[in-house]
Amino acid sequence: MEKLLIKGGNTLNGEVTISGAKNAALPILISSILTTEVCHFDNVPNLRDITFTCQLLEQFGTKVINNGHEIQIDAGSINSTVAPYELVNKMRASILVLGPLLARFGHAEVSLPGGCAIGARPVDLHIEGLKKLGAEISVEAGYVNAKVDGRLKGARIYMSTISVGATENLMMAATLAEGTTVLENAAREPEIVDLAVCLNKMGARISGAGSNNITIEGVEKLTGCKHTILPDRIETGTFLVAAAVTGGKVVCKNTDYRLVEPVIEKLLDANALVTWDDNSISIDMTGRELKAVNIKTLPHPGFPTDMQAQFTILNVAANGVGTITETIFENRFMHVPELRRMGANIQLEGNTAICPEKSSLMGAQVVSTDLRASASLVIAGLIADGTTQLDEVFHIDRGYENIEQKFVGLGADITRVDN
Ligand SMILES: CC(=O)N[C@H]1[C@@H](OP(=O)(O)OP(=O)(O)OC[C@H]2O[C@@H](n3ccc(=O)[nH]c3=O)[C@H](O)[C@@H]2O)O[C@H](CO)[C@@H](O)[C@@H]1O
Ligand SMILES: C=C(OP(=O)(O)O)C(=O)O
Repeated sequence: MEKLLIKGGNTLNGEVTISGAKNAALPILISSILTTEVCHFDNVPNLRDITFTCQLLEQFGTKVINNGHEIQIDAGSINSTVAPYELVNKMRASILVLGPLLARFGHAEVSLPGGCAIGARPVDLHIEGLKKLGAEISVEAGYVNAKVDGRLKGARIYMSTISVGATENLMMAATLAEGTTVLENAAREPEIVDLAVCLNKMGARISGAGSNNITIEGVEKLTGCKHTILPDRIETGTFLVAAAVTGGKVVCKNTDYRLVEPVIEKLLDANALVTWDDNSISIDMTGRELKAVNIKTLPHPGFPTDMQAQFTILNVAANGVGTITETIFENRFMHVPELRRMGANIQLEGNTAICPEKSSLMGAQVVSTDLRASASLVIAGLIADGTTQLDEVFHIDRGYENIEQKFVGLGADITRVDN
């Protein structure tokens, strides 16, 4: 089992290049199912979740050429529309194949993804939305079985909860439906906009992505495309927070401040000096006192839940009282018990984590429970006295490319060991 050994005490300084966004790359790679023509994607992050996605696509009979950051997908030869438990189980986003398979082939059998450390994460909105588009769906033996005679039919779909995944699944399915679909109360995340831009390059007719109402005029077929994945706003935010808590000075390159405005706002509240230009963001914490902040997670353009764990450690390291309220997932404080084992004073009251004062941390053996919890534990290790051992590091590799190498490039002392 691989582990990270993090020796605390180094201030982060220098430049780090941000990779493409995991949460854009996953649906965009999957969108290639919608066409028989070849799709070329670049700025794809090199992550475990991307490897899983390629394996899932290959399982359908798709030809995938993976050159690291450039991936070419030819879904012209798909011969199966079954997504088995063994693959779906490894990555929840696999449910996103349901809409595209159904739209192109008229049938799909996709294992239910199940819950994960951060919450139950049902897929009812995906299923109900596809039913509105005319699909017959049953759930049996842990599988979603979906079929439609002929093409899906455009419909008005109101989603009672704002869901990134349901918006993406339904948007992809509706591209090949007969007639017009309107997604109401849609999620507005930048990754949804990137997916819509990519689908439109393939010949889809989508407008309104980035707003609460997305309109999709169905077309008979889609074509191949070339698309560059947008920068990862969560990786960007993670490095900005790490720089802030170590009192460092870091430039994040190949990113876009417009993607991280809610995060920058909170870093400014924390007394960081943050500046930006068109494709980089700089943070300078030299000689400045870190101040605790109050945060409530919300769907975009609110503060992202995927940055909540990183700001928890910021509050642990900051002066003053800070509160963080998680409203998206019911169990997203798995990092708190581990941070407490390092000496963090964090009180949990319902869905709010309160840091009443600045805590001094000591290195400890801690375990990753999910992707962003792991990121917060790495940041904690950077400021702890002594060495922190982070176990079950595969969680972090799901969503951060070369995490330790990027931190080492900024002056951190992190090594990966395998025993
Ligand atoms: C691969 C990817 O892009 N993952 C992101 C995506 O996950 P994901 O797409 O799974 O998250 P959703 O936006 O769907 O989830 C938001 C809330 O809606 C609930 N829900 C969702 C679907 C459904 O059918 N029924 C239902 O009740 C979920 O349990 C959750 O409480 O958005 C989350 C919220 O920004 C992020 O944390 C994840 O990083
Ligand atoms: C929760 C996350 O991802 P996923 O939806 O893939 O589990 C995340 O990226 O923080």
